[in-house]
Amino acid sequence: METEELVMEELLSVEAEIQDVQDQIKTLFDRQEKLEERQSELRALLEACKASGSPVQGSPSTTSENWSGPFQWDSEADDVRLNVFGIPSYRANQREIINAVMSGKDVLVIMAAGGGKSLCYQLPAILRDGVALVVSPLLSLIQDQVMGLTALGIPAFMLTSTTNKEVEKFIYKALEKGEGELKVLYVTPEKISKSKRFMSKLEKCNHQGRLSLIAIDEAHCCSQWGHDFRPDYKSLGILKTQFPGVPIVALTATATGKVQYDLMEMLRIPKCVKFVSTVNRPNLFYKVREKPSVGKEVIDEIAEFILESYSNHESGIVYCFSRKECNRWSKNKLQVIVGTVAFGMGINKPDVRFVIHHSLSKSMETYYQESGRAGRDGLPSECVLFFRPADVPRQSSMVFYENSGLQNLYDIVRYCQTKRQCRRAAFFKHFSEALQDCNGMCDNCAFSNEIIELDYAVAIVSLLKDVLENDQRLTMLQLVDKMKSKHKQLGKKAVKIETCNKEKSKTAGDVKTVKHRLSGLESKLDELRKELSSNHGGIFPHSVLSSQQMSMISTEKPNSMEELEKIIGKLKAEKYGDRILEEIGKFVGSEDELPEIEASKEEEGSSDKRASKRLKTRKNVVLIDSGDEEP
Ligand SMILES: Nc1ncnc2c1ncn2[C@@H]1O[C@H](COP(=O)(O)OP(=O)(O)OP(=O)(O)O)[C@@H](O)[C@H]1O
Ligand SMILES: [Mg+2]
Repeated sequence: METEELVMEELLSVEAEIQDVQDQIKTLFDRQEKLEERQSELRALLEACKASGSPVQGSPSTTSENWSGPFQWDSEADDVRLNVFGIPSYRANQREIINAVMSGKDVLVIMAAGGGKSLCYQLPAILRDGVALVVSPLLSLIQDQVMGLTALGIPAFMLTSTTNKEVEKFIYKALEKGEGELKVLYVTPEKISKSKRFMSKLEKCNHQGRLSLIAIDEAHCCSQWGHDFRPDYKSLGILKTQFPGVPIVALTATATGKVQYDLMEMLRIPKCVKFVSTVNRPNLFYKVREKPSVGKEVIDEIAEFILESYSNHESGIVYCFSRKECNRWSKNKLQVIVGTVAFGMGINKPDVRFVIHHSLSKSMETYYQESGRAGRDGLPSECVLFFRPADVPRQSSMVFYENSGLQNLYDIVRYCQTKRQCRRAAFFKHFSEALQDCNGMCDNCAFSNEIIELDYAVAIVSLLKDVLENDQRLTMLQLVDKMKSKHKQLGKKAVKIETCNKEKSKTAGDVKTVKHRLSGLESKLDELRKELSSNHGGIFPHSVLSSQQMSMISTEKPNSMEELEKIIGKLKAEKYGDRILEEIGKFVGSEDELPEIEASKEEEGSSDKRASKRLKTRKNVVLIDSGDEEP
């Protein structure tokens, strides 16, 4: 009997040791996998460096040529920028990229979402003689772009499965004979890979020297390493072979070294000039909120957050599981769109004021992209992630078989769990970029957290003891939940585990100003742009006036056409100027023009009551229809 006990004891100890060894092996495997991935990334980067002859994180100042000018087209470019596009000044890198394209170079543009990549090929398309070909992956993106350009009076067309015969005929004639006005032609990659007829027309157009440039938008779709790989993008290499003299500009919001290398190879542009902009989105406020364990409470909290913080119909996205009513949202008829993670690349709406994640993303990269749909117009916007540890196992089972899936997941879990580290710093680290100041634009930088140590090991051991004594069996999720309630009990017993948020002295004020509340005049202009957009063939309201333009108008209150032109350019001033000036005239000196401070004070005081009232009365808020059953 004694022997049996001894054997049993040793067996248990051996088994424990085996488990321990297995854990170590797994850790080492994970580490090996991570290192191998980094190794291939570095190799690819090195190759890309050698091939392009330009620095990896090259900014124009570090490339050998100075692309900021002066160039002979400077004044014409400035004129088109302001008077056609209504854009008062360039954003970072835009001028340089435009100059490189205008100089006939192949160019690779890596610029964050909303950075203004479209202008980098649309402006040269107007300045250069002939037709610019733009390849874009999604019909919805193409339609938005064509509609936007048409609203600016630029002859833009698309050749896709939805194009009717008449328009197709017009396009083919324009390509073949140079008849009719055609400046920008959008196609899906399938047209290049599958339509011989189209390619032969393009050939003729080029033969007569009328193919001005080729833009490949969302160029990361070329690479299998990218997140939206599209097989038809792989055949786009034919464009450089067939039209070697035509500059290619490839644009994407994210591209790791590997993806960059891949797409330069696929597109056959090894000597391209590369412009890499920062991943920083200074106008986005990043925040992580503790997620209640009851599903309904999460939804209530999200609804409350939206109604309290965004009472002026500002648009937002809630990422979770449903996918409805996308079109009404784009036209400002719905305030909130609820989407699955598949909803993303097609979003072209610039004035998304908040992106809420009902659940954890699977990696930092995915979160960066999804949250990056907010604030593409450069105005302050919020990204809120609802996190609870119990969501982790569910995600980990989804990513388990992906390359470095777990590692990526743990990175974002760390992002969620830290109460000290700047959220923005986590992005810089992830994308291997030098740190930049957050300016109090994340919860951890805006608030100081008093963190008091809790001995988790003691808490877990005591919890497991309870479980054993009561002969209970627990799943991982139940264990996490129990741990959470234990956490609370220990708090009550005055073990110091509370964290308390205090606004950090200076930056605290910023948190309130982060929300871009529409001023009185902006609200009026917002109404006006909706009216004008539907009068002008149902174009997007932001094609009439962008949020930035509304904001500038409401600050500067121009009272003549000349002054207005300085903000929105000649073309828009001609089209909508009278109505805009009329609206400003009505507003100035009216009762509505009370100081904004008074108005906002009043609003703060009564926001709770109003929010709950609105919850019952508002119809255009889509309440979150989550298919996510809470465990
Ligand atoms: N220099 C500028 N000043 C002000 N607004 C600008 C400027 N350049 C572009 N914009 C505006 O910024 C918004 C986003 O531009 P755009 O759609 O080109 O972004 P993007 O870089 O292509 O982003 P994504 O990766 O999401 O497609 C648009 O509303 C555009 O009009
Ligand atoms: Mg774009």
